[in-house]
Amino acid sequence: MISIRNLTKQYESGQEVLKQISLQIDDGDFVALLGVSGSGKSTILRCLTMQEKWTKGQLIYNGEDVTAMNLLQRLKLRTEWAYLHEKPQLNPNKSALKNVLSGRFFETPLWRKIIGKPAMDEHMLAMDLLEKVGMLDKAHERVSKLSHGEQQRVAIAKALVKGAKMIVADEPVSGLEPESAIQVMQDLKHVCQKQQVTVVCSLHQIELAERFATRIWGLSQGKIVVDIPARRLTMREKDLIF
Ligand SMILES: Nc1ncnc2c1ncn2[C@@H]1O[C@H](COP(=O)(O)OP(=O)(O)OP(=O)(O)O)[C@@H](O)[C@H]1O
Repeated sequence: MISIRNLTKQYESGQEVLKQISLQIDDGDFVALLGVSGSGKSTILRCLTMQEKWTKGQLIYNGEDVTAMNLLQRLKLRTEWAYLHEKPQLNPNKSALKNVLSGRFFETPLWRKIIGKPAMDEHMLAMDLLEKVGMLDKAHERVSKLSHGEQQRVAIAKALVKGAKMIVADEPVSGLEPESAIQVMQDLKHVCQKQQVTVVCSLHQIELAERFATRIWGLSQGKIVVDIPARRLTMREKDLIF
């Protein structure tokens, strides 16, 4: 379980983007974060993964205060979550499989890195995960030859191979055709349900949030204005967010 307590974020420019936000994420939740452009969605997600310094507040992860941890403790904890960018962060010149395996960089012994041959069990795991995101047939395809949506699905498999318990995704379906967007959302939903991975993602599309998430957060002017179990939003809730 994760608790965000009184998160306030002020950038050096003086702009207070997040104002005393308190939220809770239960294990296995699929949270969709909605808000207009510039409302602070990416800032919340970066704070949640400690990529951004908190001005005030506490992040409690399974009973431990992450905001009070030293750098080493935080680095250790960072293996528990993965961050998916709007544009998948993959090596375009390597195959989908090699990209997924690179997610195990820190667990792979140096000699294996040098000879470039993964252990059999790691290979099987990566192939298994590629199958789960419907990319098994493209495992040996170079990433540069994959579509944006396919790359995002490879990025999900890479997040899982490192054993992430939470995937935080910043607009993972931005710029995708509706069909690809649905596939990526289905993959995230699938890993959330079958792999017990918690998912938090920002979205612009209300209908995707309503269809795939278990919880919806709405952000407006630095505050959470909606925090509900996922369902169709009322006109009032939409007005509050947008
Ligand atoms: N590093 C930064 N330094 C100063 N201000 C920033 C920084 N990053 C973001 N901001 C400001 O914080 C506000 C929120 O930005 P953020 O990127 O979190 O919004 P967003 O809701 O994710 O937007 P979008 O939907 O367009 O991606 C914006 O006004 C932005 O200009």
